[in-house]
Amino acid sequence: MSVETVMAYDEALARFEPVLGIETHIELGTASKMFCGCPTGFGAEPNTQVCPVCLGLPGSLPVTNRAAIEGIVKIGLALNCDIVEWCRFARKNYFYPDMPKNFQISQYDEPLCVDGYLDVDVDGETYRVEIERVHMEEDTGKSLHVGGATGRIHGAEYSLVDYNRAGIPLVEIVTRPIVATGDKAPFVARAYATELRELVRSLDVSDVRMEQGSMRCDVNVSLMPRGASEWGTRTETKNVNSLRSVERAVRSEIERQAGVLSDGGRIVQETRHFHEETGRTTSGRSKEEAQDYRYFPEPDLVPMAPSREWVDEVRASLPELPAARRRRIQGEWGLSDLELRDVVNAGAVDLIEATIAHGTDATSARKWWMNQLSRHATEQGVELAELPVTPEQVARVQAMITAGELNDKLARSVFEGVLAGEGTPDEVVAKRGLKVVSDEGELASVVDQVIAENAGVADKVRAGKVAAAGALVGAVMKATRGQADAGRARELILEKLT
Ligand SMILES: Nc1ncnc2c1ncn2[C@@H]1O[C@H](COP(=O)(O)OP(=O)(O)OP(=O)(O)O)[C@@H](O)[C@H]1O
Ligand SMILES: [Mg+2]
Ligand SMILES: [Mg+2]
Repeated sequence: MSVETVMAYDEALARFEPVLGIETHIELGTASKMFCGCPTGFGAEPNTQVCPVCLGLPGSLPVTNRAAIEGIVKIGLALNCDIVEWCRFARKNYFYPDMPKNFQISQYDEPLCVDGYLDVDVDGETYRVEIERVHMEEDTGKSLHVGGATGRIHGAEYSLVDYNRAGIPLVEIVTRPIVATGDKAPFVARAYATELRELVRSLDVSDVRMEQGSMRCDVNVSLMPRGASEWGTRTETKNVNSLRSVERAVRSEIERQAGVLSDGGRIVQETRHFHEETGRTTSGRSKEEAQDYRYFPEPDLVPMAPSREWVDEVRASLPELPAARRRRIQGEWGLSDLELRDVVNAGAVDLIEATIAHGTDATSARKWWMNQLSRHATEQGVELAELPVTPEQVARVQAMITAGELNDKLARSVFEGVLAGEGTPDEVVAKRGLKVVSDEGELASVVDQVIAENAGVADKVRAGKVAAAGALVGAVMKATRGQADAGRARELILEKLT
């Protein structure tokens, strides 16, 4: 294999304009497969979720899964697509061991959803990614290559095939070429994948887990010299199974293709594989002689003709979509763009919203989730939602603060206890003996004691230097291990000295 020179990113972008295209496969979370009744659960014993239909045994007949069609129509509508009035499935013929039937039921020139778009934000700018098509197909099985030299997939000693995944409903979402992104191309690609994942997740039709393969992106990239009008040849990078990898794959292909082109080489239309460890892509299968899939209309299935009434019903059933929801909470919670982005990136929106639903004001709810709890989640390397604390508990702690039973410092201690598994907020308060000392008699005697012990400071306050009272409040807080009501302590001190 010849060594390719890679051009530095900035130089590559100064000389070439990138064009992107993203194909995304999403496995729908239906209970049964696309054309048979087999279950779809992830992680079952290999080849235990199969039947004659998904194994393609002679004489078996597929039947379309209605829930899957509803799922894809939801995705299409959420992406602002038109839902066609009539379309068919098509057979895509090719031979690969992970495909038991030797053909895949897909859609070819008659996709179910067409002409949509998804707006994405990068650094405060909005890019409209146009969607060419959203079509329905079925997933393939999975090959496991065993033995042989490391890294030599096809040099393996033998391969095992698991057909549990074969026939799971798969939606393919294809963008039109994305142009004019300039040096933002990798970020636009990532923002698109992120937004698409959020969108599909909000529809509750897939768990869209990239690490488990229920969402997979193929990233197409080509370069053309700046000022040119004709697009270059694209490569298609597979295996991109995290949002970060989408960004890195685009960047890496821009750097590699720029290097090849500047050396007088040409880009070969091929699939490439992305490697997490190196952040680079390597050559896969050439697509120069476009593979002949011998597509033809699937003879064993009736065409799909979704009625307009049904499509309208599905449209009416759509939940609030992520972009609209972000706009709404930004207004309701009074957030700046930056604060909104932080809340979204922290995965805190649902948690804050649920906390508010339990009676907490937006500012306090956001404060707890975004400060102490976010820090703790980061330290533990877990998602915020995975912490052993519920929105209801956060609301309870805030209610105790509002009632004057806790101050912020004590509340932090309550959360520490809850996170450490010491029980509910009320249990932690009881066990740790946490409560604001607001009993007037008790507080007054502490104040007297502090004044006696700090006669010099007390004299200054008596002489009119009110600012000096802060030191006395501090002493009161120290004497009560942070449990005094600081505001009331200050009032008492000033009453006694002035
Ligand atoms: N010159 C180009 N540079 C970058 N992207 C391109 C270019 N031309 C087309 N694309 C994009 O590449 C993607 C091609 O996906 P599409 O599913 O249409 O075809 P495919 O990859 O050949 O087929 P398959 O689904 O079998 O992989 C689309 O997102 C398209 O917008
Ligand atoms: Mg495709
Ligand atoms: Mg493709």
